[in-house]
Amino acid sequence: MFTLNKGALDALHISHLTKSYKDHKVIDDLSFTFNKRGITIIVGVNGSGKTTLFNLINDLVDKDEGTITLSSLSDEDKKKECFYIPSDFYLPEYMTGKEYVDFILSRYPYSNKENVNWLIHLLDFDEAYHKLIETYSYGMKKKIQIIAAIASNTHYIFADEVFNGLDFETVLLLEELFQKLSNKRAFVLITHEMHLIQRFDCDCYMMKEGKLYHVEDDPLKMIEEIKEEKTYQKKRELIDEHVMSL
Ligand SMILES: Nc1ncnc2c1ncn2[C@@H]1O[C@H](COP(=O)(O)OP(=O)(O)OP(=O)(O)O)[C@@H](O)[C@H]1O
Repeated sequence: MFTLNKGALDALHISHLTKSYKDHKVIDDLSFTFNKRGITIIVGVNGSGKTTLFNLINDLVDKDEGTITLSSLSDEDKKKECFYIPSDFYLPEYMTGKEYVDFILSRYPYSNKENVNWLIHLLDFDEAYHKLIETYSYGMKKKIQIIAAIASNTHYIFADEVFNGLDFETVLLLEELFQKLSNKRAFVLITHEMHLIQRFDCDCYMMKEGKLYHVEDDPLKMIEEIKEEKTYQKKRELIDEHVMSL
């Protein structure tokens, strides 16, 4: 049943995707192709629709219009090739890390349990792995999801603010791991950290007015672009106007 050769997968393609909450159009006739390999970074102001886009791709919310296709896979089979690490997540606190990873991997037919051991070691998780998730810190909860995501061996990994709450060493190691794995697989990362785009060999897009726009992958240029925007300048004036009275 799961014999599709990953090399034969087409890129994930979005066509005329639209999503509104009441009369607020969050995703507006968006057409986009997520590369089969490499790292794609999505930035954008709060509320611009980045998480909504990930929720739509991963079937967590219903779209109003449009299509999201991965080769000719059915929606069910598409899910087996996409792993989503949301920024807000619920983990079953009554399970140990090991029970959770075993459970998640059982749902991903291409998963590779043998990879779990070295990933645990990489993330200093040997001891914690057998403890209840209710005893985990925020960073440990992130780590267990990353272990599950990588070992699930899906072609696409979508991750929202994945490095938040992780220590420096872990972030550096994971950046290296993601970059190397991206020769074979695709990572799509939402971030608010501009300098992340400098640390990856990546394509960078900004979510704005319901669409994705290619942006400079140079954070300094991006900062300049933001500063040139009229709305930014107006807000700067607001600070100047009121700061003295604080
Ligand atoms: N369930 C919902 N019901 C109503 N409105 C929603 C819902 N989910 C999101 N929205 C609205 O959709 C817009 C986009 O939200 P979304 O969470 O996708 O933004 P975001 O770019 O991920 O923001 P942030 O950077 O703050 O995480 C916002 O205006 C938000 O209020």
